[in-house]
Parts: sequence; C-alpha cells; structure tokens
Amino acid sequence: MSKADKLFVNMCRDILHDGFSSEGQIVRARWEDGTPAHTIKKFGIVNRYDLQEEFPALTLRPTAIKSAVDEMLWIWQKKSNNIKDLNSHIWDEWADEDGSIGKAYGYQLGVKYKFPHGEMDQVDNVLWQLKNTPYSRRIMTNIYKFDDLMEMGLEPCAYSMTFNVTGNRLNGILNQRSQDILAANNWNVVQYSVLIHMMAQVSGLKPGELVHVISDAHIYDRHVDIISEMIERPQYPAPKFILNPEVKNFYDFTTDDIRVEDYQKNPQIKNIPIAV
Ligand SMILES: Nc1nc(=O)c2c([nH]1)NC[C@@H]1CN(c3ccc(C(=O)N[C@@H](CCC(=O)O)C(=O)O)cc3)CN21
Ligand SMILES: O=c1ccn([C@H]2C[C@H](O)[C@@H](COP(=O)(O)O)O2)c(=O)[nH]1
Repeated sequence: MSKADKLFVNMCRDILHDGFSSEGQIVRARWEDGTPAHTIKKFGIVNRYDLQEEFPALTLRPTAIKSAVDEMLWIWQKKSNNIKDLNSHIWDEWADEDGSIGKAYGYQLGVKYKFPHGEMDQVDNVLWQLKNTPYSRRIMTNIYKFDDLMEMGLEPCAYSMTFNVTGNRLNGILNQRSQDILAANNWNVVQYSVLIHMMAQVSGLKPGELVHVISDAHIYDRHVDIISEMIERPQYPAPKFILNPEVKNFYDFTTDDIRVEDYQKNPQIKNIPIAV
C-alpha cells in the first residue's frame, strides 16, 4: 500500500481531531461567494518521503501529475510568472490582466545573483553546485523576497528548497509556510519529488528523500466533509514513476519525459472549491 496515503490519512486525522479552528478569527482567504474561508490547522508538520521506496502519489484520489509537473517546470525551468506559459488554469484567479502573477515564484528563480563561480540565477546555482561541489551544505533556493512582496499576486507558499547530497543520494527539504491540504498537499509533494528526480538525474545522482516541512497545515471548512470521506477510501500500492533516462540537461525536460505506470486510484472528487 502507498506510504503517501498512510501519511496523508494520519496527517488529516491529526488536523481534524487535534487541530485549531479559525472560527471567530479574522481570516484573509475568501470563498467565491465572499464568505470567509475558515480552516482547522496544525502548526509544524514534517513529512518524509523516501523516493527510493516509492513515488509518493496519493491513491485516495488521483493527483493530476502532469499538470503538477507542468506548474513545477513553469517555475523552475521556464522561470515564468505569466499564466500564458502554463497549461492549466490553476493560477487564473491570482493573475492580472496581462496574465502576470507579479514578482512571485518563477520570476524570483530567474533573478541573477553574484556567486564565487559567476553571476547566475538560483536554479543554475543549484545545478552548478550539484555538479561541482555536491557535498556543499549551501545548496539552496529561497523565493521569499521581502523587497518584492508588495508586487506579488500571492506570497509564495512553498518558498525554499534545500538540497543535500548523502553518498550518491540527492535529498531535499521543501519549506512551506502555508498548505491547503486537500487542494495542494499531494500536488506539491509530487512536484518536488519530480524536481529531485530530475536534479538527481542531470547531476549523476540517485533520488533520496523529500522532507516536507509545513508551518500552517490547514483544512478549509468546505473541505472537511470531502477529506473525511476521502481518508476512509481503500488504499492501493503507489504507482511506478519513470523519467526519460536520455535527458541529461535540466532545461530539456518536458512533461513528456515523465511516465507513471500502474496508477491504481479511487475516483476523482470533482469541483473542489478553492479559497482565493
Ligand atoms: N486556497 C488555495 N489553495 C491552493 O492550493 C493554492 C492557492 N489557493 N493559490 C495559488 C495556488 C494555486 N494552486 C492550485 C489551485 C487549484 C488546484 C486544483 O484545482 N487542482 C485540481 C486539479 C487541477 C488539474 O487537473 O489541472 C485538483 O483536483 O486538485 C490545484 C492547485 C495551489 N495554490
Ligand atoms: O503551492 C501552493 C500554493 C498555495 N497554497 C495554498 C496555501 C493557502 O491555503 C493559500 C495561500 O493563502 P495564504 O493566506 O497566503 O497562506 O494557498 C498551497 O497549499 N500550495
């Protein structure tokens, strides 16, 4: 059975039974009809996924793996902040009339900085270090740029990756300040698992562990019944994940280079409301 499912179920039970409700507090997020989007939350959840053991896609409901990877590549490879470069519509509500989400995500990863080994952006710095100084303890990215927060459509939620090589394994810690458990938990886990697979492959390493550190892990009020039903569903073994072994340059990967086989899963839950 998928370990990712077990982890998800335990995390949701913990939030639902032992979490803190925001009812009575003033909250920022709203439902489409203007109602405040309240949550039940737990602070400081840490989930570990061993990518050698399985590909951590949920089987409780299908994760749109290709769409998730498309968004990850939009940020990490295209370094774009414009929804015109994205194949899904998940960011539409946060974009301006030109399609821009402001100085967030991909924009920040494209900003160049001076390093001892030259002037380059944060992604190229990670790639350079994984090739040249793989055992460095300084291989990280951070897009929570205070100078630019005022010009972002939404402040970055998944804001920092720390890469660390142990033996020939590439591990990563994803730091996330805020997580919508139903809409995006497995979405983000799958994205950063694939990122580790890709970074490892182009650096001559094997994928190791993804450690997901979530500060505010919340279930929105309109998601409680959906989650309660979802966590009682049957669980299946995790699917197989295959990355095209021919690709040796991170910038050459496309969503066609990923293949997911034997993805046994429960039916999709349609029209999940998203708090804006
Ligand atoms: N409240 C909230 N939750 C989020 O997860 C979220 C935001 N806001 N704001 C910005 C981005 C947009 N994200 C989103 C938005 C929608 C889906 C969504 O509708 N997912 C569908 C599948 C979409 C597809 O197939 O392309 C799902 O069933 O999970 C996922 C992530 C993640 N982020
Ligand atoms: O990759 C993402 C992007 C966004 N989210 C969620 C987390 C929150 O529910 C909202 C953002 O609202 P804030 O008030 O700015 O925290 O979006 C996510 O889970 N994953």
